[in-house]
Amino acid sequence: MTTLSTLNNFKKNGTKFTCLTCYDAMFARMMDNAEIDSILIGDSLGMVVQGHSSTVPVTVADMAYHTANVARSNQHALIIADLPFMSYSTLEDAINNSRTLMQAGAHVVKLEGGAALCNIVSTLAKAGTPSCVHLGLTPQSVNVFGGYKVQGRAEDAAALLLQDAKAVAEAGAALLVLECVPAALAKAVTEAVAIPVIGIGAGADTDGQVLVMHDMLGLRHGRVPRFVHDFLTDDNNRERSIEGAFRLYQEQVRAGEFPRAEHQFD
Ligand SMILES: Nc1nc(=O)c2c([nH]1)NC[C@@H]1CN(c3ccc(C(=O)N[C@@H](CCC(=O)O)C(=O)O)cc3)CN21
Ligand SMILES: CC(C)C(=O)C(=O)O
Ligand SMILES: [Mg+2]
Repeated sequence: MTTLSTLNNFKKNGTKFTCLTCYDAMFARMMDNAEIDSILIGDSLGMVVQGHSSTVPVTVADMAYHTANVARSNQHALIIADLPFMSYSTLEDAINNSRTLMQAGAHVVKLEGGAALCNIVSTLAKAGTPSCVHLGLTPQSVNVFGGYKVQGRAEDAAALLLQDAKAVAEAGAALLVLECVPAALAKAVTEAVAIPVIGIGAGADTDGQVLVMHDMLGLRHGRVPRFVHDFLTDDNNRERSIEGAFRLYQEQVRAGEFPRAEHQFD
């Protein structure tokens, strides 16, 4: 079984680890067989499962339902569940909604934001709930950003992100997710904090990698982000099994073969 201490050891030893989003039992079982290190019940389910155009409509009840479905069918992975949009705006909401997700089967809850989360992060840690703080492109703030764009490119924005990372780690965050930030910034953050850092569109130097499951199976309509790779279909256009795609992802991340330069932002 993968625990937070497993991931901490991975970081210490330089062993790269995997995370995939997962929303249901059948895929959770296949990820178990493929020994995917960690699973994220992402609020991206609002887009890939529910058909919304952002993650904003997702509720705590939705997240708890999918977390329970996944947790029942996977023994190997560390299970991380997203706290959805505005479900942790007050300390009281953060506590109550984290309880719901932890009792649904999560091992860690994930929140989007920076240093402003420090009080919530430390309160949860004291209450027995480890947290993962998501920095960079935080999709719940799409209406603030005005789109899904690379973050932390300007010098001041990069410095602020590094400060946020250090502050939440200091407050007791167990993990970080860095989404769509320049690879050099992700490397600096990963070296600056003792906790494991999971990247998506953040280059090869983070401790772990995460992708939305549907994306890495080539299931995406419209524009495909730069960081996505289809692990189901090979160069000769032949498809492997879904479990085979999960295994290939696990192998390539462990071996440092994914992500490549073409998947990262400068
Ligand atoms: N299927 C899916 N995959 C995801 O990775 C994902 C979701 N849904 N939903 C929630 C968020 C939204 N995400 C996104 C969506 C689009 C881009 C995108 O188009 N990125 C551009 C960068 C544009 C720029 O240069 O600023 C790219 O080229 O990759 C990135 C992340 C990541 N998350
Ligand atoms: C893209 C990942 C990191 C996420 O937060 C999600 O799938 O909701
Ligand atoms: Mg999310």
